[in-house]
Amino acid sequence: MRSFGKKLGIVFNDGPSWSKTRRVVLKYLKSFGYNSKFMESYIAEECRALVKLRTGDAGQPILVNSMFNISIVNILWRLVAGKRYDLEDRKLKTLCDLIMRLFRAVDMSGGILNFMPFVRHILPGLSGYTELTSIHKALHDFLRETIQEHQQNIDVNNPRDVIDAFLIEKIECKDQFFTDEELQVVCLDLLEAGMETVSNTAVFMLLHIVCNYDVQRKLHHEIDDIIGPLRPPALSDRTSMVYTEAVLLESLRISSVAAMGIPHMALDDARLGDYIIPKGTFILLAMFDLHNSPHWTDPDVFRPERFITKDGNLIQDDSLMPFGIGRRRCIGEGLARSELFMFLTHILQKFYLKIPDGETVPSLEPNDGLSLSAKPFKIVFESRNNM
Ligand code: HEM
Repeated sequence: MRSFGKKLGIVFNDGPSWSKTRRVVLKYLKSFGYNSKFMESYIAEECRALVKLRTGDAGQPILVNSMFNISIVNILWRLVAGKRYDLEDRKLKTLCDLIMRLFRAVDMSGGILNFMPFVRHILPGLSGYTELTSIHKALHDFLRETIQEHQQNIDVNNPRDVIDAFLIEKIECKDQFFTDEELQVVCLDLLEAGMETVSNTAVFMLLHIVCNYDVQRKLHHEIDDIIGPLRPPALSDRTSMVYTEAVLLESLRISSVAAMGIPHMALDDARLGDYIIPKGTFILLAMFDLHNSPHWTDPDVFRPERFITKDGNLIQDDSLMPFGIGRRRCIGEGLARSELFMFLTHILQKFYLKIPDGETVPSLEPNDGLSLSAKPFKIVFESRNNM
């Protein structure tokens, strides 16, 4: 439905076509700065813009659920489409809202449409088919326009971004793999997989911090100690900031936004303990359950200290796998971890986070969907007067 009736892109693909697309996309992302100093500078620029925006409305209650969306798209889009949007850009806001709606409309099982596709002919509205089709049409229109803009002023000797690199490969090597449809679905995969997941995790992180005064106090303390009030936070600070890193791990664990990972399929009959899993079985990962199981002793409590040893070192617990495991592991892990660290440190360096006066403590219960999200809530960003 989202890929022209074909197996294209990375996320919902398999076999040789998946492995080639994944390899090519990673190669292009790296050649345009993925996981390099360039990427850090793009993230830092977005953090500065976000802090400026919050400084402008400091002291007022702000609905935070979509506050990271455009910043996150901007960072990814610099590599993919060589473009950045203003944080108040209406067109991009609408696009981000569409992705959020899409992520609420179904869960990772694909819902009724996945198991009884014929229902779309009988109950197109009630089954969600109409909604899903119209959202995908709008997303594809945006991507088609972006790709066409690239085609109009491409310089084959100077690729500017992933889209250019893909188009040049299509022109030069005449490989049937490099079609416009393939490129469009790759862009859709990156946009969908890369925005909601990071955004929702960042929002859950703020939620737990605003609800846990002690966590916030310790974060401020570490930021003041290692970075100070004026120097912009940098990714190189991560190694010295054990408590902040533990807050990130605890946020990834407790929120587990990719609650069921991405659907897998048994390529052959397989045995798992006493069970036979027949070839072709559709398999989801119980990631949320794994991260909220008794293994963690008090899984409902937001306690970053669980990731810190008595000697003050970070614990890498193998039961924490928010980005999946194995050959289909998330390709955005490095970017996501860097974004979360930079958002957190930039914001807390400058602000106290408070629940608005007269409002009750926000709900920690997630909304279901393709990725889990927090219920709407507001935060007051109060300046620490250290700018
Ligand atoms: C906190 C943020 C993120 C979380 C929790 C997350 C989680 C995941 C998980 C659980 C999977 C499935 C792994 C598996 O099936 O074993 C996945 C796959 C994927 N993620 Fe992420 N992700 C995040 C951010 C990103 C970002 C920023 C990007 C964009 C660059 C991205 C792109 C992808 C892609 C393309 C796949 C499919 C990989 C494949 O099938 O080969 N993700 N992610």
